[in-house]
Amino acid sequence: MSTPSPPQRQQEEKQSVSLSKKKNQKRKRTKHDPELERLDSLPWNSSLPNEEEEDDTFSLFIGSGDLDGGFLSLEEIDESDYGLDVPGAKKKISNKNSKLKKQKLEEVTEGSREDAEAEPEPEPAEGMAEEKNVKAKKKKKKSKKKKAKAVQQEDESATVIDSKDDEKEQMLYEDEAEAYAEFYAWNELRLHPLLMKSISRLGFKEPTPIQRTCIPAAAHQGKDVIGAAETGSGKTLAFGLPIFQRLLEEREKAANMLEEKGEEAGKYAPKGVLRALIITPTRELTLQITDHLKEFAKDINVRVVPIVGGMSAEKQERLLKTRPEVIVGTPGRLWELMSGGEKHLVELHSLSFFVLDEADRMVEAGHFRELQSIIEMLPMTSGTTEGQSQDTQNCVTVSSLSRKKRQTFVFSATLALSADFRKKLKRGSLKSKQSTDGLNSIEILSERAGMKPNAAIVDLTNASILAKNLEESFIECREEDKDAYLYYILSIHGEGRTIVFCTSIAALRHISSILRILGINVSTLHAQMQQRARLKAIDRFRANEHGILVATDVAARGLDIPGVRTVVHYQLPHSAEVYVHRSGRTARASSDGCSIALISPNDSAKFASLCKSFAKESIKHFPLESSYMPEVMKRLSLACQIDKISRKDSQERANKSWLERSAESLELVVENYDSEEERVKNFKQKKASSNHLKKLQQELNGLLSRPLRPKTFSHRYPTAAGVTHLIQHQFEELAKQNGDDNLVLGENKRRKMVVIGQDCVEPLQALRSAGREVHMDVKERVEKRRNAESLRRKRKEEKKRLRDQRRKQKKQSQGRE
Ligand SMILES: Nc1ncnc2c1ncn2[C@@H]1O[C@H](COP(=O)(O)OP(=O)(O)OP(=O)(O)O)[C@@H](O)[C@H]1O
Repeated sequence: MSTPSPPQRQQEEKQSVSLSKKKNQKRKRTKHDPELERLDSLPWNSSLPNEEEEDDTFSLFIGSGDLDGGFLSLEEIDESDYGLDVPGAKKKISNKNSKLKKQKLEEVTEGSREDAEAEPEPEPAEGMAEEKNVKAKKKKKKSKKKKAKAVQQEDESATVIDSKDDEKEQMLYEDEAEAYAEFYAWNELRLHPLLMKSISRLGFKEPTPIQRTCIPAAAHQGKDVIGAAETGSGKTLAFGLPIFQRLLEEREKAANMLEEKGEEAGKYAPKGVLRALIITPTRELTLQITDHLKEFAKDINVRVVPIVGGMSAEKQERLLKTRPEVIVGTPGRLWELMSGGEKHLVELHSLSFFVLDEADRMVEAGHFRELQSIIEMLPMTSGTTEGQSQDTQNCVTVSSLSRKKRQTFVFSATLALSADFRKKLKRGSLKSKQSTDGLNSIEILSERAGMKPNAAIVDLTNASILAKNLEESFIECREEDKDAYLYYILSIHGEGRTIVFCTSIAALRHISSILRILGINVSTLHAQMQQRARLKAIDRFRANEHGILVATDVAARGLDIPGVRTVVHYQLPHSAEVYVHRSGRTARASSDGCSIALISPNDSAKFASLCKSFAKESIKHFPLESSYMPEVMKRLSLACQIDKISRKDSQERANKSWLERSAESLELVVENYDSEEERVKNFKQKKASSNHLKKLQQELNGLLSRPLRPKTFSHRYPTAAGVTHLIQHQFEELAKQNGDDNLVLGENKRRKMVVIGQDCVEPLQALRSAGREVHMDVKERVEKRRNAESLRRKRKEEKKRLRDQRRKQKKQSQGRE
């Protein structure tokens, strides 16, 4: 072996010193990496006010937006890595390009340096060795030159490409900057670039107030949140975005750490564990939230899966096998699976988010027990933290990060917390309570779910519990005339989607049958329907721009169907809360809409107190064109008769087939004991009834084939209401043409051709243009109702008295005879 020459030795020494330095640095990083320590020992809410000093009263608590543990600041994220150039990112991109160029160059130089520093080959015989050395030197020089040339060429071409790229980039940047400029309102929320990409894809120009308030607290301060805001205010994303933000940040943090430590990815970012469990009260809401979140998850590769009753076991199994990070479900089915030991659902050690949506509904009878059981299965969020962080001090895995603090989000459209809620949370005094009553149980649930005393309480319902863009109105009518007014609304103002709410399934069946007879195609939705049928009904409604859904209060909450223009309260709901939720199916997000309540004398006191509970002093009368009513009544009367006969027939058929089926199952023969005479009589009756039905149907068809006209119909003023869309379109075209002609003819002539109904097709337009404000005086209304009732009673008594008197007189006269 040859001993290295002094300069070689010096070089080797230098190398070994730098190597050991590197090793030491690496060791140091592994042992005392301040970043790891920071992540492990993060006080999640360090930026929060001192708990002792904290105001205990029920208060709006909005995060300051400070960055806190485990969360990446946007500076740490390079938007260009996500194919997304947000404004201001330009510099970074070109910096990155020059860095890449530099890196390439360095690689090549490094290569030639390596060549130069390569260990000498074993020395051959002297003469040959010299020759070889010269050859080798020449070769090295050549390769150096070649490489340098290549670098130069590459550099030159890179400069050409770069300048072209720069131009393109500049153009792209300008385009995108312009595109994203529309979304600048989101900047303050410092969301991950991929989430911004989804936001711009969905065209959400700005965060809604609840999103603006909740996201900083939940996503950047890691706080728990109790949030309440009007219906349709975007609560789903208020909790959805913080979930995605944290998952993305953790994923990136883990990847960065992996890069530094050079270890296997799976160890640090375990895949296929449940990270977020979102619980909602209804199947529809579950599916809707899943769809909404999936839209966002498209760009970020996070699996969101629904778990609801009514779903086939195979499908459910298949969905759970994908081991989704986010599960949205109803308490019943979730608990069924959890108590059955479903693997993905019971491995909750990595659960980072527990969300209760529509929490007020959740605590209603039927859900509370299952929810409580689910909550009991959740791992503790405090106490275990320290131990775990010690165990994992040298190995910060995503699961250990997430274990550190599970965030709890409780959202609702209506919320009433006791003034000392924070105090109760701090004392843990709610733990022992067994209450399942009303609103307080939201507090109990929140506490049991691990809600921390420093949770951000964001209550935006104080100002207005109902959506700002919602116009409310009512129609006063007799109970028996409700059908007629409903038909009037749907046929005269049947533009846009409408939901008609009833409180009972019987009423739902009645009106849907009548409306169908009247040629109005409606979908129905109620709790007794099978899940498949429910989903179909929603899909059908969603697919029709002018669809009509007749529903009970199962559809009152959460159902998010765009373009619902009108909500009709055919029957008033039992509580103000349900009224809020029902009305909230329209005027969602930034759109507007209107609600119409059909108020019978029996409803008036209830309606007045409803208005009182929303501090409404006045409400608009929905404008009615009474000249339509005779025609409406005529059609309705025919429809009711047809409905009655059809119902009777189908009832008889059902009874008969039941009898036959039962007999068949018992292997009996049903004998007909009716006499010939009776049978003939029955036959005749049936025939007469069927003929009558046909006649009624014909008459109705005749009426329906014509547009619904006011009694004072003039052919100069054709109505557009009740006509087919084709005719309506023709009317519109005609009106437009006429308008254009009239423009030429002059202002005065333009009003000659009027398409009645066209100007107020939408109830909202009609309401805005002709709605009459009515002062709501609860006392006055109650008094009025009392007077009306006593008058009715007196009349009844008077009638009875007169009847008795007549009877008496009759008897007396008979006795005399
Ligand atoms: N920032 C936004 N800009 C525009 N539209 C939005 C925004 N955020 C959410 N939306 C849309 O608003 C609609 C209502 O949102 P969401 O269902 O989350 O409301 P909600 O408050 O949960 O309503 P509810 O209490 O009735 O369940 C959805 O269609 C959603 O896509």
